Amino acid sequence: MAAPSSAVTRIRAAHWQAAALLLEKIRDDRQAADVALGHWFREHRQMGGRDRGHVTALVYGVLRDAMRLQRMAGPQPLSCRDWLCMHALSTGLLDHHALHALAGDAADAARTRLQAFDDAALGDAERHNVPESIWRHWQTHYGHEAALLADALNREAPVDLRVNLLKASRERASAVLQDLGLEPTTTPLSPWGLRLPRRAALQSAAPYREGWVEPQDEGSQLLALLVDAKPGERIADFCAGAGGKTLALGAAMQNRGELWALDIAASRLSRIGSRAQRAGLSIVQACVLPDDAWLTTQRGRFDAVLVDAPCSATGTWRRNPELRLRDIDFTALALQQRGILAAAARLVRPGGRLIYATCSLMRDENEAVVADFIARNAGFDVEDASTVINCGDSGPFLRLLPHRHGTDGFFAARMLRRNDT
Ligand SMILES: C[S@@+](CC[C@H](N)C(=O)[O-])C[C@H]1O[C@@H](n2cnc3c(N)ncnc32)[C@H](O)[C@@H]1O
Repeated sequence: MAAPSSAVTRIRAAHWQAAALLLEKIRDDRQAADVALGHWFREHRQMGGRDRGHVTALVYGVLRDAMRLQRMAGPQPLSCRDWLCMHALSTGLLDHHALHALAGDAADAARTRLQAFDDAALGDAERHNVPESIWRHWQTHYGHEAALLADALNREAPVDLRVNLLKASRERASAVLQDLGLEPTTTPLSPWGLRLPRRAALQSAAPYREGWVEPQDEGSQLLALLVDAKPGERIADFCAGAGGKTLALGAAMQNRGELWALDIAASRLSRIGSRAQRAGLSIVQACVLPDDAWLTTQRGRFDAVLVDAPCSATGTWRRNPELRLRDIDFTALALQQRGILAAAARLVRPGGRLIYATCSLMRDENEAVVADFIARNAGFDVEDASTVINCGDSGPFLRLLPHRHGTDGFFAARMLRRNDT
């Protein structure tokens, strides 16, 4: 476990209490960490930026240490306060005296537990903060890189922005962000991306309000680039959610053509309207699935279809470290992914593109889904993704790995429907 960051040095009782309550919401009530923290800070506006930083560092510190804490606790279910104490003491964040002032007798119990535990008993999976079954899978498929991958997923993600080229060039957006003191640099792989060295209150900044930039991981930008959307085309974003990739596709299309945002979750789709408006996009239309009549009339009518499938999100642990605590039914997920891909493929015209993508690092959700699809659909061929995006890796698929590419973890396959089908 890495030494604590210097941001976490002056922890007060208010920070400690907040972190303990938030961990209960995240671990025990299964709330998403970013959502729980966001609500908390909105309800506790008296907390300044530094206080927020301390609370966030405590919560994320525990979540990035979760497998080790669980192992040290043994079969005994421990409270989140106990986890917090063990984390603070064992990482040297607080000494026993300081911890006692914050946590009372729980500090003594934590010290006793730590003294009784032999670190040599930790397995590699726990040391790298990965559930055992996923660790085994990564060892098989990533070999010695499994540890590098796990460690990269245990670090904080950078703040990436996508520049909306409909409104500003990357150079212009960068200059304006620089004037605001945000010190952007260009992302190495995406021609649309800027990276900030630290978090910023972006929502009140003019470049965001005016739709010049949108927060989006560089890897997500690369998935949208893989679609190679062109002005005038008809494109469907089959699992559009709140439209992160829809907006990127619309900008690539220069707001010309037809762009359909499809999803089964009306609540997520409902956010696209205002986001598209801010981005200056008028070509986006939304449709809640399943809509059999619509799907039937649209058969074979799209130049390209993007399937950004629901998945285990193992590639996003930098941003969502709590996900490693959740049980995942990989069999059910793979079935769902196969069903969605088969349904989306019907929309692709002869000669058109079908892009299957996930933010998963598990073969069952990625290569296996594509292999199954190709085996059942002779009319589609896998195209080499590196002809569109070259990240220096071999093989027909786009595989983005945090330790190699500095992005979230992603997988994508680009398939072409044959002209004669
Ligand atoms: C990975 S998220 C999409 C994220 C989104 N593309 C973005 O860039 O922000 C997966 C989405 O798939 C949607 N979904 C789940 N089952 C679906 C189905 N059968 N058909 C279409 N969308 C589905 C979920 O509601 C969720 O919004």
